Amino acid sequence: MGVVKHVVCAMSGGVDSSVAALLLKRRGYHVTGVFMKNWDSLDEKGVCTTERDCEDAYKVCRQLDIPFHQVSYVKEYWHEVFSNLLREYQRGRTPNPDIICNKHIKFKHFYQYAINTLGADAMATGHYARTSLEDEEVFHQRHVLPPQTLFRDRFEIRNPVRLFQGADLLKDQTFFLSQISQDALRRTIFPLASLTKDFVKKMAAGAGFEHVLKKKESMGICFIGERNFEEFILEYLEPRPGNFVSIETGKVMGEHKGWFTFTLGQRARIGGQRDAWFVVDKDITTNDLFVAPTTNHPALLRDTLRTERFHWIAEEPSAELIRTKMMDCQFRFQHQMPLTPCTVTLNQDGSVWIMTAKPLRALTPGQFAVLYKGDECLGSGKIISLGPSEYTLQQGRQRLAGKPLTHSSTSQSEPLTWSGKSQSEPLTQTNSSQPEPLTQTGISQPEPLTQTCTSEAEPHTQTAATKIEPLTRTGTSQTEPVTKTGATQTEPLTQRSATQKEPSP
Ligand SMILES: Nc1ncnc2c1ncn2[C@@H]1O[C@H](COP(=O)(O)OP(=O)(O)OP(=O)(O)O)[C@@H](O)[C@H]1O
Repeated sequence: MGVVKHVVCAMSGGVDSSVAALLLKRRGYHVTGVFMKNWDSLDEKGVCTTERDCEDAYKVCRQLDIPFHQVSYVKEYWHEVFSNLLREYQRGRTPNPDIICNKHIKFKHFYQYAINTLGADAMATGHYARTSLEDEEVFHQRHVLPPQTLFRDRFEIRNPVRLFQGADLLKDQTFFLSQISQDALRRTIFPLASLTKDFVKKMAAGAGFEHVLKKKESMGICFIGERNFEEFILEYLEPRPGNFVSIETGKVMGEHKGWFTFTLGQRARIGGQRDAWFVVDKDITTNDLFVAPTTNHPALLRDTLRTERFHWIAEEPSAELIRTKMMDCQFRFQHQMPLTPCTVTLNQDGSVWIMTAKPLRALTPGQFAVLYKGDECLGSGKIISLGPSEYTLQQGRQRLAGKPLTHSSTSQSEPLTWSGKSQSEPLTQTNSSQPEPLTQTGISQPEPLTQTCTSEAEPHTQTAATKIEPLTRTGTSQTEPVTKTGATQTEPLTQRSATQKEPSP
């Protein structure tokens, strides 16, 4: 008989990861359950949900008779996820912290902790997703250094591991996994890949995990949880009050407390206005929020966007894109939104243009454009600029036809797009580089990454950076993932009270 393989299962105290651990145990692996603590504060009702979740995860491990550890990534979460979120808001974007958290915390720090510190053969999570590897193949992976060039060597011998949607399409979480590294994916098992949520709940009931079944589905931002988001974020960002301005008439419709928490397409409650208005654009230099009177206003409809350097999960970039310069696939920018057919063009710097088959409502900078081919998730790129809206195009056509223009295009309130240029300018002028289809020469000449990553690589101003850095975080010993001594299966969890004392952000 071969050596029993060791799998570290990330356990949140929820039903999915509890059943994932159960399945791994049944498959005969040596399983260790690990709870991650990434945020330490009380929720709005003064309850420390992290403590309760950790307690629940510990209880499941006891029921399964497997070792349990707790690890703290509070500091890493603050620096690599939350600071990024605040910076994105300050740029007028709407970030997706859950995707960033998977990339940096679960599938980087946690992954390294599982493999290097605990010496596991693989890690596992309760995500509804699937890879192209069978469990056994996961254990046979050798560590190969990631490529240093912009695009991976196409003659690389090892087969890339692919990420596929889980069997339960309603629960599929590949959207949130679209930024994770090939190395982490190679060593990851998703035990729930072929199961539906209903079935998972039945298994949990059968295993006696009543305490996790009673819990509500986790909502809100990964690890930060449910709370009044506007109030919460304004504890960290200085409010920037300004006006609501009608995109059609340029008229000031009312005032707002700050544009950070407004996202495109969101309904704006404007004091004194009985009808609903919807946010269609922001001008972060004047603090104006542009609003339109209907939910599907043409100012919200767009069919073109550009991303930052695209993260390809298996092939970098996809072989079809290299061969044909363009690729047809499917696109979504929100979890669970229906997939829309699109055409992708690759730029020399690794970013992509995406053109959707039909205009979509509220494409939003800061969100991730996630691409699919059939049930394979190809990867994602952060949206950094948008093409013109239908409304802008209508205005342009009127201009060309010599028809009188509506108020907004003649008034001085011409809105600025996210890229800081006039909205009525054609797409090719709002971005520094035009869509450049990738040429063969472009592929074989690896470019240094420093030239390619545009906005994310740009550090934010010192003032902003210092503002969001809380003093309380320094001096804590949280850099090192700590395996709580008291958190092993045999000992009580009392040691966790040490981390509880850590100051909240
Ligand atoms: N605090 C945590 N500690 C350890 N692992 C975690 C933690 N939070 C999430 N995970 C891992 O990430 C997976 C996905 O988490 P997420 O909260 O997005 O989904 P979920 O469907 O609510 O999962 P669960 O039912 O296990 O809580 C979990 O199944 C678990 O493996």
